[in-house]
Amino acid sequence: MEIPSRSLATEAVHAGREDLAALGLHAAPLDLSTTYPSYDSRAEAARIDEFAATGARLQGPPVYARLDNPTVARFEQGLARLEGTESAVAFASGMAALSAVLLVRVSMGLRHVVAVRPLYGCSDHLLDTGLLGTEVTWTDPAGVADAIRPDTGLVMVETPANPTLAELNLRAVAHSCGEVPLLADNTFATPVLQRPAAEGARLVLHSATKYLGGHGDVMGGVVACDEEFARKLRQIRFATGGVLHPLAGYLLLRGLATLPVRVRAQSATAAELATRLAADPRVAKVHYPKIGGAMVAFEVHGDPHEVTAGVRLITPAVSLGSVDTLIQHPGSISHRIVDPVDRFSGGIGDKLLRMSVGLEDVDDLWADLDAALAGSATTPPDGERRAPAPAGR
Ligand code: MET
Repeated sequence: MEIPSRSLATEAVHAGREDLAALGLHAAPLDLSTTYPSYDSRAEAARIDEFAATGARLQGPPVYARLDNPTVARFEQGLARLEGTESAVAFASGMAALSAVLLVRVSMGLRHVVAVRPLYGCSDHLLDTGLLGTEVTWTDPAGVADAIRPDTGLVMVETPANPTLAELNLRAVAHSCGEVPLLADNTFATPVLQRPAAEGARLVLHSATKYLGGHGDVMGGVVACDEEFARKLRQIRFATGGVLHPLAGYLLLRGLATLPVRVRAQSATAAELATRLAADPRVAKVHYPKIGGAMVAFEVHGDPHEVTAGVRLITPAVSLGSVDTLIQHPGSISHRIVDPVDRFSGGIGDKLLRMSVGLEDVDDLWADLDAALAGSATTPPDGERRAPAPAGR
């Protein structure tokens, strides 16, 4: 179906749902079938041959749910529209999505990856251990071009980065990549604040568990990209089985509709909390991205573990992007699996806390943070106050 160019807010509500009215439906249908009837085995053989050869979505019903699912496909179409890409391929989690990208490149004999720290802890771990047969070179954004080798299959960045909110210039990094695909993890910014494909990233990764779902009740991952790469991802997804459950696809499609209003409202509260934290003598440093967003990181003078133990309205829990506010200590949870030396050199110190700001009232959130900070026995070394530092690399 030819779709005219529409604003992000309109796409969020309508993309992936264009055919519903013609079907006589309002809400998207949820197809939980694992298999599909066919009385024509010869036709099925031809369709399977074609999928195996090309990775193009099957015409007609799926053969089996590991090849394709119509509800998941609606979410994929919606996300692709929001990210401004031809296609998107969804997976059981963000890590399954990243794994599929790496496997595509390894299967082409391109096993070297260039990556910029910090990344989400498990992304770092997957690359650093080479569990999938990859080899990583860690560098800074300025070193990307020099780190690329003939067998480099991927450059990976995350901006704003988990958990320090460090930002980089995607357009400049994409330029340094030349012909090598750039993968940008856009989980924190979402397409509401940043569209990496427009800056030159060939692959846009999301942990859909976070802002795309938005309610802390669905796990998924997705890669938005051109159709050529999407075909390879579908082949890997079929071969390795990391599919997104259709109910998760349904919930993620529903989540997309409110993504722009949630992200903008949560970002406004996060910016205000960042300002209040920066003016607080118990707080040593605040990290808040220039691009905005609903994530705030801050370092305390006192014991960060007392802050997570002391919150009552805010939930002390890993993950992010939900309608309620969460706080966690990256050194203990989200980035625990990263080698301590690499963790510290990536700016993830023991005093750092990461907060995902929800839709609660800003004064109620501040009252809870204020009480938790009071319990963390904090004393500024010199009483010096600073504005929130733009998160830099
Ligand atoms: C298993 S820990 C991390 C979950 C999530 N990716 C986060 O950064 O919070």
